Amino acid sequence: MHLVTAEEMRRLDRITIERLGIPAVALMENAGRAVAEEIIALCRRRGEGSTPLAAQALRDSAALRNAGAWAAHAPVAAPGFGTARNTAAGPALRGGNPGGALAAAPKLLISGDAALMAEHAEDEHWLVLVGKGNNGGDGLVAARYLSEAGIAVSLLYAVPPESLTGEAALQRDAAAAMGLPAAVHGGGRPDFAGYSGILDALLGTGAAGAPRGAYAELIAAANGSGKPVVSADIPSGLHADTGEMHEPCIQASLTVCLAFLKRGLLQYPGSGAAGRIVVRSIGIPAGLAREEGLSVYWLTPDVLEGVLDIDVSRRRVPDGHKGTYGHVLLAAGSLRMSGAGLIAARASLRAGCGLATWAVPGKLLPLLAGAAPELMLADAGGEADGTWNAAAAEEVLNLADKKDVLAVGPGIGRFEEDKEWLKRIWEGADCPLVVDADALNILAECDYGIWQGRREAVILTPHPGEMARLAGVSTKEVQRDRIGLALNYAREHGVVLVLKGAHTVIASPDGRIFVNTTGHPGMATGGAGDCLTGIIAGLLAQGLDGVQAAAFGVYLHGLAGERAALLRDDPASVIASDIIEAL
Ligand SMILES: NC(=O)C1=CN([C@@H]2O[C@H](COP(=O)(O)OP(=O)(O)OC[C@H]3O[C@@H](n4cnc5c(N)ncnc54)[C@H](O)[C@@H]3O)[C@@H](O)[C@H]2O)[C@@H](O)CC1
Ligand SMILES: [K+]
Repeated sequence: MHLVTAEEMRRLDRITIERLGIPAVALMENAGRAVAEEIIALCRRRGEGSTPLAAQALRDSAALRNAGAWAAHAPVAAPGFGTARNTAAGPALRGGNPGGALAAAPKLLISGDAALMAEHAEDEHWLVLVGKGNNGGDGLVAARYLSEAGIAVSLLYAVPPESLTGEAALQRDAAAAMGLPAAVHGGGRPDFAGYSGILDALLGTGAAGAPRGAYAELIAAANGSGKPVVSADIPSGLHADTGEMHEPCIQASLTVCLAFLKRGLLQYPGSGAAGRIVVRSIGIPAGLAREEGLSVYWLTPDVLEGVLDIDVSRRRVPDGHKGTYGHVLLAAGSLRMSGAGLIAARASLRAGCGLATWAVPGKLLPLLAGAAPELMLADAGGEADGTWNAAAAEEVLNLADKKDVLAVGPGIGRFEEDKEWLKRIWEGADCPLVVDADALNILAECDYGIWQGRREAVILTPHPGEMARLAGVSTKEVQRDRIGLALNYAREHGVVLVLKGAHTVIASPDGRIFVNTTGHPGMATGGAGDCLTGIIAGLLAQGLDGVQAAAFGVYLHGLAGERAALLRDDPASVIASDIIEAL
C-alpha cells in the first residue's frame, strides 16, 4: 500500500468527495467508527494475559506488514456476479432447488452492530480529547459508537465546542443530542485518573507546528496519566510527513490510521510514538493513490509482486544450471576485517546466485582457503600487509569481466589511494555495482560529478552515518526525514539508494520509494549490513534490476532476521550468520 503525506491525503480526500460524490461526513463516520471498533477490540483483549515482549514485537511487525491488505486490494469486480443473479439465484427464486439446498436451514449471523458490543464494558470509561478540526470530528463519532457498545465515554474539548465547524460541528451536535457528557478544558493540568483509557482526537493531518495552548496541556496530561492512549489517525504532536516528534507529542499505545498510512508513522522517532498501528479503510478507494501518481510504498508482498513485478516464488527453471543464476564478484575484506567479505559472499550464495567469487588482497588467500567451500577465491594483489591499493582495482576489473554484478566495500577499510581505487572501479566495471561500507565513505570524499554516466545500475547501501557523509549533512538531519532525503539523493545522483535502519528506505532514481516492513531491532549486529550487500548482489546476478534487487533484498534480509530470532527464541541473540542460515 501507499504511504502518503498530509497534503496527498487531503488530495485523495478531496477527489473522493468531489469526483466520487461520497460526502465528507460519510468518510468521517467511517473513520470514527473504525477507531471505536479498534478500541472495543482493545477492551476485549485487556486481561487476556500478555505475550513476551520480543515475540509481540515480531508479531506486530508481521501484522503491520499485512495491515491494510484490504486497501492494497482495490474492490475486485466479482467475476460472473451478474450471471449468478440470472441463473443460480433465478431458479431458487422461482421455487427451484439447485444444488440440493433443501436441507439448508435459516442461519442467524451475528455481525455488524451486534458484534460491536464490548465485553467487560462495565469496567471501561474512556475520555475522548476533542480538537477543533476533523480529527476531533472522528473522535466524536468514535465516542457515539463506544457509547453504543456499552462503554462509558466523556468528551473533553480542547477549545469551546462552538468554535467547531463543518462536519465536526455536526458530530458535536449529534454527541450532545445523544447526551454524552462533555466539558471544555479549563487550563492547567487536568487529572485523568478516573478513566480506563484516552482517545486522542486532538490533532491529525491538519496540524501545523508544535501543539499550542490547550492542546499542549492535554497532550502532556495524557502522557503523564499512565493510561493507554489510542490516537485517531496519528499521535497528536507528530509530524505526519517526517516522523518528527514535536514537543509535546502523544505517546500512543495504539494508532488507528485512517485510509492510508501516513509517512511519519513509519519513520523514527515518530514510529515509536505511534505504538501499534492499525490501518482502517474509510471509503477512499485504494486505487486512487496509484491513479494520482503517488509513489511511496509500504513494502508488502503485494507491492513486491504488483508494483515491482518480482516473482517472489523464485521458481527455478527445471533445466537450469549454475550459469543460469549468475555470477557475483565481491571485492571485500582485508587482513583485520576478512569476516565482512565472507559474510557477504556466503549471503550472495544463499540468495540464490549460481556462483560467487571473492576477491581479496593476495596475502589473505592462504588464511581463507576452505573458509567456505562453496566460494571461489581470487587474488586481487594489494599490499604485503593484506590491505588494498589502487593497482588492485585493475585486478578486480579483470576479474569482473563476464561477471553479472560487482559488490565492493565490506571490510576493505581505508587505505592510501583508496579514492583512485574506487574511481577506477566505478568507471571501469561494466556490470551493476553494489557499493557498501568503507567504499561509501570513500565515495563521500570524492567529487561525485566526475563519476556520472554509468550505464549499469549502482546501488548504494548506507547506514545513517554513511548517508550523512554522502549527503554532507548531520546524522540527525538524515534521520529527520529519511524518505525525503533518500528520494532527493537517488534522483539527483541516478543511483538506487538503500538507506538502512529501522524501516529501511529504498529509493529509485525514477522517484519510487519503498519503505521496508520486515526486520527487528535484534538485527542491529555486526555483519548484518554485509549480509544485506551479499543478498542484493545475489539477486542482481539472477537478473533482477537495481531497484528490484534492492527492495527484494532488503525485504528478504529482514524476513530472514525475523526467522532467525524465532529460531533462537530471542531477537537480541541473532548474529549475521544466523540471518544467512535463515535465508
Ligand atoms: N475528508 C477529510 O478530510 C477527512 C479527514 N479526517 C480526519 O481529519 C483529520 C484532518 O483534519 P483537519 O484538516 O481538520 O485538521 P486537524 O483535525 O488535524 O486539526 C486542524 C485544527 O487544529 C488546530 N491546530 C492546528 N495546528 C495546531 C497546533 N500546532 N496547535 C494547536 N492547534 C492546532 C487548528 O485549529 C486547525 O483547524 C485527519 O487526520 C483525520 O483524522 C477523517 O475524518 C476522514 C475524512
Ligand atoms: K490524533
